[in-house]
Amino acid sequence: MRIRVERGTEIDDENRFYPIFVSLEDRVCLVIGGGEVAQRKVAGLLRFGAVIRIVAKDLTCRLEERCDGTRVRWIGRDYEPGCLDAVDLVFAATSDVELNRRISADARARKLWCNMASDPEMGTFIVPSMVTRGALNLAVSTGGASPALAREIREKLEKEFGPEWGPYIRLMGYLRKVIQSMGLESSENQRLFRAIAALPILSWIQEGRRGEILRGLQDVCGPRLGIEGLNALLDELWKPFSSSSQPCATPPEPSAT
Ligand SMILES: C[C@@]1(CC(=O)O)C2=NC(=C\c3[nH]c(c(CCC(=O)O)c3CC(=O)O)Cc3[nH]c(c(CC(=O)O)c3CCC(=O)O)/C=C3\N/C(=C\2)[C@@H](CCC(=O)O)[C@]3(C)CC(=O)O)/[C@H]1CCC(=O)O
Ligand SMILES: NC(=O)c1ccc[n+]([C@@H]2O[C@H](COP(=O)([O-])OP(=O)(O)OC[C@H]3O[C@@H](n4cnc5c(N)ncnc54)[C@H](O)[C@@H]3O)[C@@H](O)[C@H]2O)c1
Repeated sequence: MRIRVERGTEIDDENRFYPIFVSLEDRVCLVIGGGEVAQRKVAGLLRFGAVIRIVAKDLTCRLEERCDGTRVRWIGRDYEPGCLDAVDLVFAATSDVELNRRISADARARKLWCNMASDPEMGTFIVPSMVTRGALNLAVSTGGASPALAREIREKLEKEFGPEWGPYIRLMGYLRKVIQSMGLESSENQRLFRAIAALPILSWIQEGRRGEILRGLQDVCGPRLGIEGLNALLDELWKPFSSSSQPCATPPEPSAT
C-alpha cells in the first residue's frame, strides 16, 4: 500500500479508482478513435444501452457496421473541444497519445469523466474486466497495473461462476420480493433470507433438481410461499437448461404442484 496524506486525509495511491456500477442507459458516450480498442469499448457500452458518438480518422470494419446513424453515429474525423458538448462520458482511444492527453485535459476542464486508453493514470476512470451472469456483475481491475492479469482473473471467475448463476440470482431476487410483500416483521424476513441463502439451491439448479428447489423453499417458507408464481418463474428459468448448451446432470423434473 502506498499512502499519501493530503489535507489530513490518507489516500491510497496504489488503489485510486473507486468502484461503482452506473447506469448508462441513453447516456451519450463520446469515443475518440476507431481502432481495436474503441471497437471493444463500443461493444461493451452498447450492452448497457449507451448512445455512442464516434470521432476518428477511420473506423474498423466492425465499428463501421455498428454505425446505424442513431444509437451509434460517426460524427466526424477531427477532434475539437466542441465535440464534448452535451456528452456524459468520454473515451480517448486514439493512437495519437498527444491528442488523447489534450482530450483528457479538455474533459477535466469541463468536469467530464474521461477514460484514457493510453496513459490511464491521466484519465478519471478505467474500464474493468467483467463477468456477467444475469444481474450478477463481477468486475475486476488491477488499477491499470496489468490488464492482461485482469483478463486472466476474469477467465478464472468465468469458470467458477458458471451460467447457472444467472437463474440462481433471478430466483433469489424473486424470493426476496415475495417475502418482502408478506408483511412480516423485518427480523422474520431476515431469518427467511438467511435460511434460503443456506439452501444448496445452486447445486439443485446445476443438477436439474427442480422438485428439490420447490420442496426446500416450502420447508423454509411454509404455505405462505405462493407455489404458482414460483412454478411460473421456474418454468422460465428452466428453459435454457433444457437446451443442450447448458450443464444439466439429470433431466429437469416435471413441475411439482
Ligand atoms: C479489462 C479491459 C476492459 C476493456 O478494455 O474493455 C481493459 N483492457 C483489456 C485488455 C487488454 N488491454 C491490453 C492488453 C494487452 C496486454 C497488456 O498490455 O497487458 C489486454 C489483454 C488482452 O486483450 O489480452 C493493453 C493495454 N491496456 C491498457 C494499456 C495502456 C497502458 O497501460 O498504458 C495497454 C497497453 C497498450 C500498449 O501496448 O501500449 C489500459 C487499460 N486497459 C484497461 C482495461 C484499463 C485497466 C484495467 C485494469 O484495471 O486492469 C486501462 C488502464 C484503461 C482502460 O482501457 O479503461 C480489457 C480486458 C478484457 C477481457 O476481459 O478480456
Ligand atoms: N486500453 C486498452 O485496453 C488498450 C489496449 C491496447 C492498446 N491501447 C492503446 O490505445 C490506443 C489505441 O489503440 P488501438 O489498438 O485501438 O489503435 P489503432 O491503431 O487500431 O486505432 C487508432 C485509431 O485512432 C484514430 N486516430 C489516430 N489519430 C487520430 C486523430 N488525430 N484524430 C482522430 N482519430 C485519430 C485512427 O483513425 C484509428 O481509428 C493506443 O494508444 C494503444 O497504445 C489501449
